[in-house]
Amino acid sequence: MRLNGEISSGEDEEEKQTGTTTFSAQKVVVGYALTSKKKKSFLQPSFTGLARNKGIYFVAVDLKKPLPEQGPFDIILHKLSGEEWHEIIEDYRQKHPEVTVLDPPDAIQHLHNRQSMLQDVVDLNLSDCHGKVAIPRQLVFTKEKDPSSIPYEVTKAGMKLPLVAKPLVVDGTAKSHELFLAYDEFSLSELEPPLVLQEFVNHGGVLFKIYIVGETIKVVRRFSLPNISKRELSKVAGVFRFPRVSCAAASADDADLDPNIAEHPPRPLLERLARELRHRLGLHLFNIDMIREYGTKDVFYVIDINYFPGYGKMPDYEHVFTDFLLSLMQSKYKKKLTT
Ligand SMILES: Nc1ncnc2c1ncn2[C@@H]1O[C@H](COP(=O)(O)OP(=O)(O)OP(=O)(O)O)[C@@H](O)[C@H]1O
Ligand SMILES: O=P(O)(O)O[C@H]1[C@H](O)[C@H](O)[C@H](OP(=O)(O)O)[C@@H](OP(=O)(O)O)[C@@H]1O
Ligand SMILES: [Mg+2]
Ligand SMILES: [Mg+2]
Repeated sequence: MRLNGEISSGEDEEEKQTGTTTFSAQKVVVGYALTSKKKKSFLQPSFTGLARNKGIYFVAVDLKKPLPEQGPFDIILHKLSGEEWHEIIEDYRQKHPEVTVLDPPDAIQHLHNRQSMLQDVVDLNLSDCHGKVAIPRQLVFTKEKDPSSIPYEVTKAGMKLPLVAKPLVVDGTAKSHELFLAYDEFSLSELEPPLVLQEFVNHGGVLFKIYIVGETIKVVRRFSLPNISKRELSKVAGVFRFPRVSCAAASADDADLDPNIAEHPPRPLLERLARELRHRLGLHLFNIDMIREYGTKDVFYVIDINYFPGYGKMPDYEHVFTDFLLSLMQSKYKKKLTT
């Protein structure tokens, strides 16, 4: 927020009444460093227009120019891969504590590996919170691993078939979203490490995408892979690549489904889970893919966590984000008053 006319904008000035604090807000400048695909899906005119009406302006970061020479920014939103950007934004964050960088690159990096991304869920204890949240059993195979040893390792670990094979690293490439279903352990030697093998959990073909934007939680339902029966498992062998399921086109929000499968996870459970993960991961912007074990009411598994996901498909994202950005400025302003 540009206070005291750092950016002159007399006519944009408006009074905001929030709780007991009244503050004068002028322009909020949000720098963004996003891929062109992300820019298109996130910075939709419906969002930027609403934001502008509230004094929020989006400015593209010019990657060809030094970041400290740009701005001034109040907030920076970013999702770019590569070590070079990581270093630039980390250095900037340390030298410019007055700018809210969403989010710290090291915290984002934690989600770029399918083993570390789920570690914080394992450490949680939500047992008294209307349900149980776990992760499927999984085994990691690094790139040094000889693929021919995978069947033995899987059997030794007592992993239950079928298994989902996922690339270990998630780096925004299509390849990192190439997933396989393995029906027998011998065929696993066809796969190329580095990868994670995760037990497939029957969940009635419905997945919950839980979007987090600061303290706001929005849940949508998506179609997913159907249950795999013991009979099917005994008849099929091999590893099969499966297409990108549970994408936005697979919305199950309006489908007429069995309520035992489709009922959203309990709100108190989601609130605890989101709050804990926000703190433990040190992130404001992410989503969680969660499934309910088929035949249970309250046994859930987190199978994936994504940084800065496709918010453009989240219901009411324009208002949620506008309010979130303003709330960041408000807390910064309150903090400034008390220091
Ligand atoms: N352990 C599992 N048990 C059952 N189904 C699973 C499991 N893991 C993944 N799936 C199915 O595969 C889909 C893709 O898996 P996952 O979300 O891990 O991949 P992703 O490439 O990271 O996806 P995203 O596009 O959300 O980043 C899920 O939406 C779900 O339908
Ligand atoms: O179903 P969601 O919204 O989780 O799918 C996301 C996907 O997980 C990735 O986060 C994509 O973002 P990038 O990694 O930046 O490509 C999203 O694409 P977007 O262009 O719509 O933001 C997917 O929607
Ligand atoms: Mg997913
Ligand atoms: Mg993912």
